[in-house]
Amino acid sequence: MARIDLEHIRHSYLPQAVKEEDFALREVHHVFQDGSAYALLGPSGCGKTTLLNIISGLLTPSHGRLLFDGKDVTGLSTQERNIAQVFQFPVVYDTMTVYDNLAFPLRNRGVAEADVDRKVRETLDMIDLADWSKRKARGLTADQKQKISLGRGLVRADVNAILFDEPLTVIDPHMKWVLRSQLKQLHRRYGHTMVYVTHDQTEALTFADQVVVMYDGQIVQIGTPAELFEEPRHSFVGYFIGSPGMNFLPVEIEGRMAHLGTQQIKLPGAPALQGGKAELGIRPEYVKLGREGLPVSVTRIDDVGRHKVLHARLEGHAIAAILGEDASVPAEPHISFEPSAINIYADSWRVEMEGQAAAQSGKGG
Ligand SMILES: Nc1ncnc2c1ncn2[C@@H]1O[C@H](COP(=O)(O)OP(=O)(O)OP(=O)(O)O)[C@@H](O)[C@H]1O
Repeated sequence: MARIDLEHIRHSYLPQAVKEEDFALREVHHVFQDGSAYALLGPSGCGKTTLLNIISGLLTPSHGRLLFDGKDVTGLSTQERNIAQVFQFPVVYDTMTVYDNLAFPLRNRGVAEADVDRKVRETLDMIDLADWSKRKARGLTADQKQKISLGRGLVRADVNAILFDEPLTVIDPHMKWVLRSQLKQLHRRYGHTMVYVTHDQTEALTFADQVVVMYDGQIVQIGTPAELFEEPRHSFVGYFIGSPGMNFLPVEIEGRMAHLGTQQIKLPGAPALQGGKAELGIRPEYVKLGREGLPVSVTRIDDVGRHKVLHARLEGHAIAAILGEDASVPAEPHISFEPSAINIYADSWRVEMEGQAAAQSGKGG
């Protein structure tokens, strides 16, 4: 297992990159701690696979260095980095049995046969293929073959890291859930450094200790699911995490007051801003509907099972609120915001508010 340092990594697929837009990865400078499970989450094209391939050694970055436990591995091959990888589609030896497919990476490294047997049997149980161990991989379903690929990634205990690139895409929904829970258990048991690429927020939030949100070639936040929910550092995180995502309203700030058209919203602190223009971010979970507060016109109510989502217009801007199952809309609907859940953004980045810490400590109490 290893700590992974990404030092000022930039990557362009173009031979002569000049402009910022020429870079698939603009600047990644972060540390992945030894033994933690990270999910790289973001929309298609944001650079997740590029970053994963740089960590695995399939790709050499145009700029920057990669360290494993302080040792520079930027110029080393995948094999020399000693990592295991699981890809989106199965990579198995069709002519070998399921058992031998799992034993292969261990025998390759000269592991004693008794240890090979113990590890292979343990892994077969985990991926639920013990009954298939003597079968040739050829002829198995795509689902089963992908489980073998997962097993091969997990069978070795001595790797520096295990990298997963959307590994559950071909797995059916129920099995997806089972395998994700098993991966998490395995992580708790063996403490491997794991990096897991996905564009599915449920997958990222349930698998990882730390979710790495990527947007437009950058890491915009690394945090626990709760941190991403409560205090998105970048407006993209607010928008991308949650269902529906965070509401954003253009405001003019004056001290502790945000002006939205003709309305005023009191803030939990004074934002540290240059100039007055900003965006107020509030999650639909913290927007309350009632008879007091800011007047809104309701456009639609969606019933989504255990709660309802209200869509309304506030000073000409769209706003969503999550309501209880039995909530009713008053004749003259108004909304109010949970003060400690208000975030302020300038140029998409969250701005600290003076005095907010005291307000935050009262949240949810
Ligand atoms: N081999 C390549 N040659 C040129 N451009 C590439 C290559 N691979 C990726 N790109 C570009 O780099 C950017 C980042 O791609 P990358 O595959 O890393 O994103 P991603 O977040 O993994 O997306 P997806 O979820 O669709 O796989 C995209 O604009 C993509 O078109």
